Amino acid sequence: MKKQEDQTVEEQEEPKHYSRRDMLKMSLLAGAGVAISASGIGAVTTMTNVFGETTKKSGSSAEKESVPFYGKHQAGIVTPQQTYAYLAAFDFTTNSKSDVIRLLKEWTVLSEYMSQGKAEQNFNNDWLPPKDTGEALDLPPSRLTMTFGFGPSFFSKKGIDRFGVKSKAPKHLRDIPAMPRDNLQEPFIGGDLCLQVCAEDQQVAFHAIRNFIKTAVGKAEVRWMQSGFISAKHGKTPRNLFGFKDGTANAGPKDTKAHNQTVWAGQGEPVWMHGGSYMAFRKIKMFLEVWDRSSLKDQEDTFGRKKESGAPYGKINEHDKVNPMQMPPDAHTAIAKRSGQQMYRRAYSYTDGVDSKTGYVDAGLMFISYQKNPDEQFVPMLKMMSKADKLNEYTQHIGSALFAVPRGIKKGEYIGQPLFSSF
Ligand SMILES: C=CC1=C(C)c2cc3[nH]c(cc4nc(cc5[nH]c(cc1n2)c(C)c5CCC(=O)O)C(CCC(=O)O)=C4C)c(C)c3C=C
Ligand SMILES: [Fe+2]
Repeated sequence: MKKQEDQTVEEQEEPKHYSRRDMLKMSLLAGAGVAISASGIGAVTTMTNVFGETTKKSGSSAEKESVPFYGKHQAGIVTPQQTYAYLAAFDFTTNSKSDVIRLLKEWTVLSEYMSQGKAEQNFNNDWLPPKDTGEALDLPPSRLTMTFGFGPSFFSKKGIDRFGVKSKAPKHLRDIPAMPRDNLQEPFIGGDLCLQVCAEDQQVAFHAIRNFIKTAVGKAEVRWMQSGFISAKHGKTPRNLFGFKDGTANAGPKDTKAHNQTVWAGQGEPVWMHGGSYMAFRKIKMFLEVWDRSSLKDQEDTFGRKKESGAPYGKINEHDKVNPMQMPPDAHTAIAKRSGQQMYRRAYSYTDGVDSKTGYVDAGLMFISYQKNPDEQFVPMLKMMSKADKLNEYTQHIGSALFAVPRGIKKGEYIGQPLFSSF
């Protein structure tokens, strides 16, 4: 008998399991008068069918604006940061390994097509919903990237190895430990799988995440999703909602030596993580009204940097060398420096309307960082910050998750494939 991972998608077919939320979605569809056969719902496309180039993207620069989906490392990590992002965490509603593999295969095909600005073949059956939702049909690829990661619960949930991958768990994957000032709020905690989608066009990014969610029905559901944005002139560091340049200390996108030291996992890790990374997520509320009433000196002391230029205290220019001794000891930058650790940050601002309890604007930072070893890099720095950072007067951590992001996907492979194969 063939081993399961060697079987084709069809051979691995198993009964589908639908969650309560799936059933609700389906009944809404049925209520809308859409005729779908039982096998039609959740029936999925395989790697070899139904996809075709139905749309010609406008603009001759479209090709230039695409970021390859396949490569040594996943796109969207050290890729120059796009303007818009969606970060979503999914929980699997199936316990079937073959369901998971089938979904990852479909997502691979979707990723490949969407990163090139192409769409699933549409409009060929008047009686079925179009495969692609359509809102990106006339839009260029917009440097769309998709980055996938697996959370601790994917490898073991309440001690159960649902997908037969526990023995392949990465070395440093565990929930970020609770910090004294945390005020974590469901649902923004953990998740079986994360998907970071970034693009220069918000509609392109939303279209992508929406189509991933649509494909997941019957197998996985969204636990939480956060959107974010940044804005800066080309080559400049974007400013966060406190008005400070944020990302100055990051290594440049082509600084391979720095990325090898800081970002890419390797030694001591299972092979599928060689060239992968760990993504740390924190949803951090920023009290804008409090901040806006604080003096310029207080604001600058908070970061140990000048607001307008971004220069570290005691220096002139943004990229001048930081000397923590020239800053207040509780300045955010001083603490980060004293930890002796580095990471690659890819944060986005968010605005979520108004907090109904306080009447204050609900806004903050979707903090995302990539590092090779969160136990050495991220967690100790977070601990130091949670104890002493002056920034804590103006912020509160309300979401938290850690994901293992596999190495890049090779052409012909599907997302996470080495996790499921026996070699
Ligand atoms: C645990 C890691 C970090 C969290 C959480 C974090 C939150 C956070 N940061 C800012 C704004 C700035 N951070 C800056 C620098 C900086 N921050 C971290 C880590 C965390 N930040 C590091 C590693 C660094 C770099 C330090 C260095 O080596 O110099 C800066 C200064 C400019 C820059 O380098 O980007 C700003 C501004 C906010 C608003 C925030 C939570 C809301
Ligand atoms: Fe920071």
